[in-house]
Amino acid sequence: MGLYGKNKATADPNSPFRTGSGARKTPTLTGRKPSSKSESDVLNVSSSKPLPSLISKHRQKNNCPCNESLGSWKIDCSKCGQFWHVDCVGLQGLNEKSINSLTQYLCPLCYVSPVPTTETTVDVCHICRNTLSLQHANLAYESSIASENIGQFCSLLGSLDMKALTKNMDTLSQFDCRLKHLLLKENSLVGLDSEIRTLSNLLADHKTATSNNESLAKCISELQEDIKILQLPSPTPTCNDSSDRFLNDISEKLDRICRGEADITTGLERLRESLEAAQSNHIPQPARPTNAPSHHLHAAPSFPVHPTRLSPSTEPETPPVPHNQVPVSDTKPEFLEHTEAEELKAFLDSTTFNQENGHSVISFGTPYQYNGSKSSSEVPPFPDCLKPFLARINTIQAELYGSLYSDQSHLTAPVINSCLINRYVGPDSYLPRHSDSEPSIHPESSIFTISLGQSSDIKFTERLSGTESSHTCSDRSLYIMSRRSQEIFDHEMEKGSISEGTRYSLTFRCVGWANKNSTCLIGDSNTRFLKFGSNKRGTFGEQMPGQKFWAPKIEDGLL
Ligand SMILES: O=C(O)CCC(=O)C(=O)O
Ligand SMILES: [Fe+2]
Repeated sequence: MGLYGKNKATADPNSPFRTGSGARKTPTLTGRKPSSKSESDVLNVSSSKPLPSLISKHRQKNNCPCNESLGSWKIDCSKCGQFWHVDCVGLQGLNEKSINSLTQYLCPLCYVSPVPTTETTVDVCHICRNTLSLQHANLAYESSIASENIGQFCSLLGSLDMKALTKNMDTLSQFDCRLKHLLLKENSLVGLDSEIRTLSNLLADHKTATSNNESLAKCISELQEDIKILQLPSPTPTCNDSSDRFLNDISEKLDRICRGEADITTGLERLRESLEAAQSNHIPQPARPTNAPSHHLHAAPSFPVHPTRLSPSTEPETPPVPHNQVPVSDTKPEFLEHTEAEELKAFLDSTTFNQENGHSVISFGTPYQYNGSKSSSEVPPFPDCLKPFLARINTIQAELYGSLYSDQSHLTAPVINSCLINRYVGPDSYLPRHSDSEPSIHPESSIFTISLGQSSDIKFTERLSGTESSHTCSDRSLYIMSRRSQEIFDHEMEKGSISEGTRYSLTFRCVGWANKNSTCLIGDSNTRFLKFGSNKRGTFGEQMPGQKFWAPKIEDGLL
């Protein structure tokens, strides 16, 4: 680990700070500290530069994917070696000391989130994902509000990523978030002020479009007043009571703006209607009063708007969030040979199971803790008769993982280490609706279930849309679910699905994962360089963009 002159580490293949592939390595810091505040882009969390491409095959590892030569430090990923500007990955708060004290840094491409997301197939850490998506939403939002005439504005509406926008609108609460970041640094209030000015102009420009703009504009002008005070040369905002008071005060005002968001959206919706009407040569409908409920908002698939923020509870159901997950990612109908199945059945028939809700269970290997589990944490090791299946499943797991990271052969697949067996007897048996979403299951591992005995249907329900589907679990078959799908679908075995006789399901998982590969920055949370939390005004906490997120404990020796 070291500090380098600009690009030296990247240019020198013999750099002592680069280790061979697969070796554990500490992040390298490269680049130069911005020489003056004005030159620095470090604090500009609302930067509207385009997002770095996360998936381009042609990325050069020495260059940040943004392809810009910003005057900020670069840090390389301990896993893939890609260099990133600290600005680009949401690490603006880090200084030279804190970066040098990290033992590991995992970049947005390699970070495995403890909470898988429905939003992206690329693993992007929460901090990075939020930074990037905020920038993305801001870009769309800012370009829309910056446009000079209504026609231009309308045409921009069509190209807006409304999902991102509504998700982050929130855009308005971002101001709050940004403000908190900005408050903690001098010289950065100007950016916020100009954004608020822009928003204010938008509201003024479109005064006729919404009736409630006045109150919004009032909130904003109050805010501007606050900002003016904060911009006074002295004292610099620091961690003291008065800046806290300011913060809370401003937060409240921003909350009020957020509550007025529906009015802005109604205005946007009316503009969209006018545009559509103009495009199809229809005469525009007379304007609806702004405070009328916008029921038809959800009827326009090209303009999805999150209803929970925009409409009363009588509105239609939440539109489903697009995702690429399926409940069952693969099946192997004859995974077990007949003789294997017979032997396994004999073993299970003679094993004592523990009764749980609607079925009974037994576990082997690493204990798997789940809601409703009545088993003790004492779990026997894998019996010999299960080991061949465990080995076969681990082969499949390694193949699946290998295909995901085909260009990174040094990476090792998560190892399946736990098996939970359910016994269902007769039509009264069932398995309550649930998903295997415990954070203890490795997020990049799959979940493998062997079915034995009486065939039955397992039912899946997509949580957001309520869409149901089922999969028939026939004797000797294997079905595979991705860990990520567990964030989207619930599954259950309904009463009556076992018509008669006994069914066993043997579910294999990789459990015990405790923040492995999931911490973006590792090694310094307890040192004096990195501090978390708003009260101490640490280098993390409110100063950092993105959200704070829950993470399991960091254990020594896991990395
Ligand atoms: O019996 C099955 O196929 C499903 C088992 C299951 O979902 C579980 O054990 O979590
Ligand atoms: Fe399950």
